[in-house]
Amino acid sequence: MKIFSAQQIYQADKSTIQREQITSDVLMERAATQLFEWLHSRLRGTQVNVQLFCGIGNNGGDGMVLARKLHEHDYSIKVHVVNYSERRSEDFLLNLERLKDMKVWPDFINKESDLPQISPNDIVVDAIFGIGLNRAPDDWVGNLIRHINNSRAFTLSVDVPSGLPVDRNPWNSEYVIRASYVLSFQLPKLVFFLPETGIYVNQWEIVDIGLDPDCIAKTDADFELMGRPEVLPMYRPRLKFSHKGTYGHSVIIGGSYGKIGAVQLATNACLSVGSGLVTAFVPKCGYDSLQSAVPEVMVLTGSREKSISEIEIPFEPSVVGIGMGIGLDDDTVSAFGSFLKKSNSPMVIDADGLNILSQNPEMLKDVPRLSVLTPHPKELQRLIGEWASDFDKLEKTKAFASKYDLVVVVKGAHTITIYNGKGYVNTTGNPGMATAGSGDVLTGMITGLLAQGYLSVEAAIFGVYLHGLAGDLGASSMGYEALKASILVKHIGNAYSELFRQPEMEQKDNAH
Ligand SMILES: NC(=O)C1=CN([C@@H]2O[C@H](COP(=O)(O)OP(=O)(O)OC[C@H]3O[C@@H](n4cnc5c(N)ncnc54)[C@H](OP(=O)(O)O)[C@@H]3O)[C@@H](O)[C@H]2O)[C@H](O)CC1
Ligand SMILES: [K+]
Repeated sequence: MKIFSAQQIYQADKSTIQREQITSDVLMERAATQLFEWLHSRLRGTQVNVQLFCGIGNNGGDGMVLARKLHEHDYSIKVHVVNYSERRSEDFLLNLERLKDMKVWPDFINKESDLPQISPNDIVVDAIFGIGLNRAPDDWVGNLIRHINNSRAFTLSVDVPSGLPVDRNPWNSEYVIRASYVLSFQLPKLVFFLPETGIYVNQWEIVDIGLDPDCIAKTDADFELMGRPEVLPMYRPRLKFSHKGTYGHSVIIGGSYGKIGAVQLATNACLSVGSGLVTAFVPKCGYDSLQSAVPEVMVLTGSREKSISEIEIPFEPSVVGIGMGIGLDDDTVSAFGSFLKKSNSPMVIDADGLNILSQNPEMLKDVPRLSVLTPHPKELQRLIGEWASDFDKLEKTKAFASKYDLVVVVKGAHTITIYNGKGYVNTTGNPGMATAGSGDVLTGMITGLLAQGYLSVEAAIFGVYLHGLAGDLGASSMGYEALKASILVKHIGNAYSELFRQPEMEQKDNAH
């Protein structure tokens, strides 16, 4: 699913109105009807107090329509107009009148007003600001937002949590609604997925308001949310008349004394994701343990006992995954550097491989184009330098990836794969995966996918998705805390099966 900027959403809005020859209030009615249906299907007439806080723009207009519909269905409502500007939108005014016609009288909250009482048992509808927010809320509006947050009432935000801009970090983190649930119109917003701004959104769901599909299809988005429908078509089916050579020979290079487990995890994952053959290249100390732990893997060793000091692969690998547990010894660094110089096809670089690049940026020009780099936040920072915000981080990563023609996998709760100026936001995974070796498994998986002929960007996106799915399946049986990297490997096969699960078993709604 595409992720649009506010401007692109306004454009889709306009194009829908033109194409369907409707007025904008019809679209507002349609949008708010969806909000009502959502709430009504859950409340089913329960007598709970619904307090609606509505701004004076179209987000507030949505709130007005919702209030009318709730009133029509005999819900107990209280409507507050947060009167932060005289520039009221036409559709807000129209729906304010329609509400008054039904003898519902909102109270107007101004700078001087007392804060309304909100009980923890109330439901708050937050329709103060939508995607039109373009500056910091005034202090009195911010205080109201803080008051709503402190009420502990269930807070349903319309489109976005009020106070959260969609293209930057908030001016004041206290002045943002902490939404229990966000019903977002048509397309998800990037802020839902970034660590600094995702904290304002507990759960979110898309409501389809029928924005012009052609307009959406032909608009280029900078970011895309990668769910099952986006990932499934990337799958490359295995052929009946194939053999292990068809699926590539991966080489995993890494390990040092005390860190051979990283290679074990990566090779295991590489095999489980479907690489035809897998060879590990490790220092001598890794030989015995690898041979016994992963019998399917062939093992090559360097000349040293505890670390890698030269890299010689006596055949042409389909793909190399390098860096896990490799360490930063001087000889390892120069072996890594000369290996890069003689490599021409895309490889996967992780962990200390990335740290070597950060410490020796002149090596970056030797990284084969279309290689996949898989940094966690600290490694990314060493590679691209400090960033001012998550948005800045993504821009800097895009510039870095384009400069060297690389795919960069920005790991996090929602891992974002960056390639060619675009970001692909992953939807699988859970906090249980923040555990030792999880990254080694991912590197092995992406390597194994490249070996099978996936394009670099697809191997990264597909690998990240499958890795997260394996984690979700692992967590569903054993919880977050006990999840460990070797369990992820065990679930790779199940993750493939889950990917092909029949649609009738799919969740009814789109809740996340
Ligand atoms: N997605 C769709 O197609 C539809 C969306 N709908 C809803 O519309 C809102 C967006 O509505 P909009 O009127 O553009 O903007 P807001 O309601 O978010 O804000 C209203 C105006 O407030 C001003 N503003 C911005 N920041 C501040 C601030 N900090 N303090 C005071 N005022 C502020 C700004 O106007 P200015 O002229 O003063 O700059 C905003 O325009 C969207 O989120 C949906 O909820 C439709 O209802 C259905 C279709
Ligand atoms: K809102």
